[in-house]
Amino acid sequence: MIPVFSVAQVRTVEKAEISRRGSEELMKQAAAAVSDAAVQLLHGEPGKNIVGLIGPGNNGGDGLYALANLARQGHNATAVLLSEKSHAPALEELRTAGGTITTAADAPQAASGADLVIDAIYGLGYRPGAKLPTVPRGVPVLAMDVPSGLDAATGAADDAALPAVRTVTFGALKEGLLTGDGPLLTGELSLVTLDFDFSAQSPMAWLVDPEAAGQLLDEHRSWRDAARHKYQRGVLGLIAGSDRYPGAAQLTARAALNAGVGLLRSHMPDKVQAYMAASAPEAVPLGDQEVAEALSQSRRHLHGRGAKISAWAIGPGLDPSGQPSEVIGKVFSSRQPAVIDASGLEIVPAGPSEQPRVLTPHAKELRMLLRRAGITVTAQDIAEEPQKWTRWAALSYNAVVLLKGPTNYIVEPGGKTLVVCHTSPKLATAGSGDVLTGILGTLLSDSSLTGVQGTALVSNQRLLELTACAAVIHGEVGRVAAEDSTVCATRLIEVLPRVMARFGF
Ligand SMILES: NC(=O)C1=CN([C@@H]2O[C@H](COP(=O)(O)OP(=O)(O)OC[C@H]3O[C@@H](n4cnc5c(N)ncnc54)[C@H](O)[C@@H]3O)[C@@H](O)[C@H]2O)[C@@H](O)CC1
Repeated sequence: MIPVFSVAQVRTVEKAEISRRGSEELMKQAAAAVSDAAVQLLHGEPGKNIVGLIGPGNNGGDGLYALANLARQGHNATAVLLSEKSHAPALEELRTAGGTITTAADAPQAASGADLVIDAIYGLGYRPGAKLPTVPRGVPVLAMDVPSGLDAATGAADDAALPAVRTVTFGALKEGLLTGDGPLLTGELSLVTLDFDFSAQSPMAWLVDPEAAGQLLDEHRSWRDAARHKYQRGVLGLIAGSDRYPGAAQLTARAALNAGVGLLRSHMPDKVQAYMAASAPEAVPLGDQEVAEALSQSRRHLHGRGAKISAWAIGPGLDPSGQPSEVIGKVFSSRQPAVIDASGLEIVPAGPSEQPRVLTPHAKELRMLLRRAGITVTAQDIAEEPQKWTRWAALSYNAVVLLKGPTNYIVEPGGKTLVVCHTSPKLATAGSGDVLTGILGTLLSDSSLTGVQGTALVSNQRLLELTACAAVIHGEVGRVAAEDSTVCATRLIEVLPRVMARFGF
């Protein structure tokens, strides 16, 4: 997991590092990382036309040093100075290295012939409202530290901001790269820490990327898992579906099955159960009486050996009218882990709860959850401070809450926050959330991953981590599915087994 800091925290550490090591050395290290990234983007091919758009501050200085490196390696490196001010020692270095130096008037012509544009106009010091040059469609942009036009503190971007295919950021991940417009503009994001010492700063959040998700999952696996039978592997109880929404239950069920759940038990109206027999024949129906028995047994065995159900997935396609049925009410007051989504969010009780639970709202559902807990917020409030309002929901429901969107915020009541940006815009399609519920339900049903046996409760920390892993897997499924086709939930489910295998399932 990679820590995320505010711009103010980065500035504090940067100041200390500059006084310790000098700004020129830091700039050259930053520049070296970017010239390496440029070579990689150009597949190591020689003699390429590389144009740097250079701003007035240190970001521009970084860009000039990167161009000088590339000129020395034999590329045609051109700096377009967009301001009268530029970093003199770096400009001199570029001249000596044989680079070309031009001014703003030449920008359109230079950029149109470029194989790669390096965006070194503005970084951390950007104030909204600058006039920014345009880069011709199809020319890849490599951003230094922060894409120009993006506010690294808030994640808000100007319309003229420069979308990058890759951003190499320095020192630490800044909040604004991961929130609001940030993930849409950065492209592939990589961090060069420059060995900055952040030990005196508490991160605002932690980014979970595919590598971190893989590590988290591996930490909890044991070689003994290979010998488990289906009940030990995990039994997911799915409470979903209604005459009005029969499809969502099938999508969650098929996602759980394709995610590799040990056994799926389905509690749903008869008509929906009949569809289930056709679309997910592996699922075993679960009646009211059996739910009561499973809950009674769970007083002795919550998970693993001896448990009839090891986790619950509640909500996809449930009839949203009115109160929870008696049986759902009993599950909500049990101590077994649950993921609660969609219509389940309209009936989950607010207030203290013994059940280790994950709520998975999108922004509109988060507003509804907060309203049910007596907190009124606007859509704008949530857009501006997603982490804060997700935390309020986590506190109000004593649950881990995953706010879904281009940036996924996962917050536990104590405030620890994980962020997942590994996603695809094509995931914004009906039924995609039902697939996530199936994946997360499967992870929660696996006692190896939850790390508990007998009657111990799953910790919020573990719930938080598994939720982030499910969000990463879901994002990866979206990316793989979107590679060569449009995306619908059924397509996601088709791709899921391959992606689960990549994560060691
Ligand atoms: N954070 C770090 O640890 C490091 C930072 N370095 C670089 O330093 C950068 C920060 O440098 P600076 O503080 O000089 O900031 P920037 O280089 O981002 O920009 C500051 C300059 O841009 C001008 N400016 C900002 N918004 C404007 C607008 N809307 N219209 C017109 N002019 C505008 C300012 O007046 C100032 O001259 C980082 O982004 C990074 O690239 C690196 O050199 C190495 C290490």
